[in-house]
Amino acid sequence: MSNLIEQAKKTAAYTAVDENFPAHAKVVGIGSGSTVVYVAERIGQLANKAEFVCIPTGFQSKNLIIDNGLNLGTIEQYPELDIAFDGADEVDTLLNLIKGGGACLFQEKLVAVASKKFIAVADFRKKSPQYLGTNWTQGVPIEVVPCAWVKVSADLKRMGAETVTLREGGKAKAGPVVTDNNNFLLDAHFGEIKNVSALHSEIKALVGVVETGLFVNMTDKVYYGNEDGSFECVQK
Ligand SMILES: O=C[C@H](O)[C@H](O)[C@H](O)COP(=O)(O)O
Repeated sequence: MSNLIEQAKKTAAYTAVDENFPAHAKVVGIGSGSTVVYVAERIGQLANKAEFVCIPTGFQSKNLIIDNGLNLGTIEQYPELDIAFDGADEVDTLLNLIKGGGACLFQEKLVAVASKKFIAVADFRKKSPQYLGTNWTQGVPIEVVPCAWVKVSADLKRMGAETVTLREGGKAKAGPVVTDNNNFLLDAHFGEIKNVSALHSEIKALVGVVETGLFVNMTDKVYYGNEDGSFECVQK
């Protein structure tokens, strides 16, 4: 099973790069997670890789850019990108995403909104039958300022969250996961999310919330790698 999933991720990532990488791209966003590893690998194989700069979405992504021999830039230097590729934790039928399972949502969203085109890559398990919150039930990742986590947790419960959990490091770290921006993460499960935009806005309005892992109406295309080795591209 795990080999099939890895193959599906690679198929999605390689196809997404092959079908979308702009011939004269100058600035390219590289997301985070295990699927984007294959995106960076494929981009690293391009003959013209010296001609564009890549913008990371966090620590892992920065290392992927360096390890694949790509030019590294910052979002401060290049606030307008030609294209960005990133993974997803769940995708609904309107191409809204849940992201942040790997704790990278804020910089990912910054890069996504700064890009002319945003392409998501995922394996078949990420495709929701309809609504977000169906397959990804550990909750919507929400980045919060550390001292606000208790207050925001209570606010989220009042808003109807079934569960709210402070993300902890488990065996790897006693205590909370700290993001690349030195914040904490809450995972809030709201069941099936019928109005993604409204939920995002309501959470974002809470004092202490930096960003939510709901990517609303940002994605141009999603490439899914399937179990049988084929791929599916869904676009608006
Ligand atoms: O914080 C992590 C990111 O949002 C990832 O892009 C997301 O979790 C998907 O990761 P993966 O490709 O490993 O499933």
